[in-house]
Amino acid sequence: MSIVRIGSRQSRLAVIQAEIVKQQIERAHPGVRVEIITMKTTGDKILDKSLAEIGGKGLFVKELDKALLNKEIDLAVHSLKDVPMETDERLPILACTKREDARDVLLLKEGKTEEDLKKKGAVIGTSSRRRALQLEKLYPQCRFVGMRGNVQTRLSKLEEGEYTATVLAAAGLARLGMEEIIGRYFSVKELLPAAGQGILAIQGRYGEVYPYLEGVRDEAAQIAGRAERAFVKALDGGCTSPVAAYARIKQETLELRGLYYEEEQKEYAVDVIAGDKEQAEKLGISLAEKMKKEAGRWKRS
Ligand SMILES: NCc1[nH]cc(CCC(=O)O)c1CC(=O)O
Repeated sequence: MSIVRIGSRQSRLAVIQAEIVKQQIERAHPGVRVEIITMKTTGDKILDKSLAEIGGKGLFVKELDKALLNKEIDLAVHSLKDVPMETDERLPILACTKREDARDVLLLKEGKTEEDLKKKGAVIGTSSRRRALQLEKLYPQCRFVGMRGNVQTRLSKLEEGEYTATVLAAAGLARLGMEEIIGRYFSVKELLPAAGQGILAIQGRYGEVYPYLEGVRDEAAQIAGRAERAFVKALDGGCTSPVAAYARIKQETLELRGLYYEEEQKEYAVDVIAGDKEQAEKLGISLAEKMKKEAGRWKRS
């Protein structure tokens, strides 16, 4: 019996995500036992500052990276959307899990309805510029106020604070078994998700063999994630600028939808590209380049 140690953040959602991977490994490989080791990350500890102020999304993975390098854990499980575009070469993403619902959803404060978002004074709590930018068009009367923390924290803030609603990823709520609190789903056309949303990334050490990941890997999710991340990376790494991307695979074709925000014009555009799924990365880069070129034309006109 071999034992595999998976490192995870401490939040309930992170632990459930690690358990999803644990179950998949144990089901496919009866001779393997998986243990989950949780860690508090800097991103979880500091909640009163924006992520940009304290050093970006990487703060959710830094502690786990260290544990992997020190061989305290064998794998780390992350939401792919939280994995920075620039990853440590020594710690590659080894596999992606089958994608959960990629959409964003609306959560209303008790007693509120979507109609309330169309009234003056309505407040949506979100620290995501990607979400706020797109939601402004759906709910022009709303004000946007920052809201950080894990899913549970945000739900408490929604009930206690001056918010009318907040927006979260469907995937997280589905994994927590909390779908019944969802007010409504936004289609990807209404609100384009973050690159990698709904996909779990399994990270490990370069050069090691991981035979127990066979049967866990999902090819479609891996390809979609690759296209979406290539798009974001080709734009600017997605550090502070809002970007969004969602890829869908049908047979051999990959269709990638991307959102690009132009900081000077303060305008964004959404565009689509389709092509061979084997060219996932190239499609991501092509869409980014096309959109940058087109944004250049907005300035001149
Ligand atoms: N930034 C936090 C985060 N990272 C991943 C998810 C949801 C799960 C996923 O996308 O796989 C969430 C919560 C949210 O944005 O609502």
